[in-house]
Amino acid sequence: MRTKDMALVALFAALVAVLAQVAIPLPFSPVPITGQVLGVLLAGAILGKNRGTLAMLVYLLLGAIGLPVFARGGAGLAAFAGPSGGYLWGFALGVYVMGLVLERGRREPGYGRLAAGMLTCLVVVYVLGTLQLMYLLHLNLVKGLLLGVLPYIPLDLAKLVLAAAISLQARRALQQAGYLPAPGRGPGTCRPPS
Ligand SMILES: O=C(O)CCCC[C@@H]1SC[C@@H]2NC(=O)N[C@@H]21
Repeated sequence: MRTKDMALVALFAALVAVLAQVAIPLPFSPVPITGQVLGVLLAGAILGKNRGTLAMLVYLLLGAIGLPVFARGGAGLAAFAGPSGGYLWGFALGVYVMGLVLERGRREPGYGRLAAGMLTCLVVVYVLGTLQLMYLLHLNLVKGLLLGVLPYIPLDLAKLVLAAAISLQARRALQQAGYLPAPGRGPGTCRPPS
């Protein structure tokens, strides 16, 4: 892995850690609204499958060893087994699956494919997060969806729109700066968007 790749991976792991501190508690749920999703979507869209997933794994590792990088300064292995632990696992798997979606086309992803990849990522995050929440709080599916998914959808969709707009610009800038392969040089990036 090149130094530039490592710098990007570290940068996005740090970005998610910072955005995790932007947290709005919900009185009816142990899982807050957080800025993490914005960072997670940006990591997947800008870095792609391998580097994006690595950035998420580095982020999770930093939390696991005790750095307060999770929502509201959370840290430690216990966080993975807690009510929002499923979302944490979901960040890594979600970014990986988003990368698969983004790499499917032969062209540089445009808004449509970015949105599809990001929506897929969100679904993965919600599924893992809600399953763990249902298990820990003994919720049925309806209550799980009411507690684990519905309250987050509006702001997560706003984060998705913001992330799509930022990532298209950022990808171009990073390609020009040599941090990302130019269109046509990397997997799934054959031609610029039409
Ligand atoms: O403890 C953590 O650090 C994980 C918090 C997970 C918050 C989830 S991510 C999906 C959904 N959208 C939000 O804004 N909050 C929840």
